[in-house]
Amino acid sequence: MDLLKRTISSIVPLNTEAMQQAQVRLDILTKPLGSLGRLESIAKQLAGITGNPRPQISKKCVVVMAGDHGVASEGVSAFPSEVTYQMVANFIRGGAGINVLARHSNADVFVVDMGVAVDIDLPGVINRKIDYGTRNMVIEPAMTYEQAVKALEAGVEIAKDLIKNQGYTLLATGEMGIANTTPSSALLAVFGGLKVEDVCGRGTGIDEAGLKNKQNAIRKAIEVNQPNVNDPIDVLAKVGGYEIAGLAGLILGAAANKTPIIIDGFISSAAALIAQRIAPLSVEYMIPSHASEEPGHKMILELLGLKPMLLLNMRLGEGTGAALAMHIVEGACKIINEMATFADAGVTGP
Ligand SMILES: Cc1cc2ncn([C@H]3O[C@H](COP(=O)(O)O)[C@@H](O)[C@H]3O)c2cc1C
Ligand SMILES: O=C(O)c1cccnc1
Repeated sequence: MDLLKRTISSIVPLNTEAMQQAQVRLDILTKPLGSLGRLESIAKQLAGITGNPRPQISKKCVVVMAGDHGVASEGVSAFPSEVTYQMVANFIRGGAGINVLARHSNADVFVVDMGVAVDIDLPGVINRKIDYGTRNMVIEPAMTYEQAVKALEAGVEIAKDLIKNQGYTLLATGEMGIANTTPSSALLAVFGGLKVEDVCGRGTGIDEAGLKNKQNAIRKAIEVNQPNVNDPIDVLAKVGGYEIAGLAGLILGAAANKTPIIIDGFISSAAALIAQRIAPLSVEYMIPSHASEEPGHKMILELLGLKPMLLLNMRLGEGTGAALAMHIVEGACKIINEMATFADAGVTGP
């Protein structure tokens, strides 16, 4: 708990001086004022996050956290739990969607076992396993309070290692965990005070009857566990998941280390919601990516006060939208660093 507390207290507001200097520069570049829209606000945000009015992005990575879910036994996913491990192996071989899009963005992929239901002996998988999957939240809390804290702190430590020891300057979230749209929907329902039928979608593609069953499972989980909305760790422990907790910790760790972090789709955004409820200032360090097809995603983004950048009808997760958004974030960074000013270029200003 100590590490988590220290991390929360070291998250500070963005550097306004660096942001002002960035704004001054953006306004003298050879373009009509504000004409690069969100590229300008991203450049300014990067300046505020890093404290550098000319922010630099060098090494980039996507952290894919994996975990299994006891609630899968309720038949809430179109796929069986074994697929979680099988996809972890696919990530290590480089054959998954995230591998392709991370290569396309020149980003490294880190795969973390936060709570996969089987032992993993694959080269390169970071082992932070808290348990062999969560408990079935329809019957009992998904994890204990202590396990939730341990998972959050694992994420904090991974962020710190990537930033401080390995020199990554841009992080992105990704996840793999069959059934994890179920806890993500539960988290949204609880934190947003929303009706389960409004927040719950089809995940990997369940049919109408499957959707009703999934909604019932979420309702029952909330009813049985009575999560305390004023204690975000209690909510996470009762109706969350290990990879979701790990990602929330990763986000807090990125914020504490003044590093931007791109938030992927629905599940990653549920993790971001936990981070926001634990440390509201952490949102200033988040950069949204795409709008997922999962219906609850736009509700989470609204609760976070974030607007998606890409509309691509994606609903995969793994960090795929975040990897694509890296192109835009890097583009924004290049604009503020490489574009000529009116004075440099001898162009008549406004
Ligand atoms: C082959 C495969 C690859 C995936 N990659 C991400 N997900 C996505 O689907 C899962 C969530 O949906 P649900 O809650 O319906 O199970 C998560 O693992 C998520 O990362 C995948 C799902 C499958 C089947
Ligand atoms: O947006 C996502 O992250 C998502 C949506 C559906 C299934 N898996 C992931």
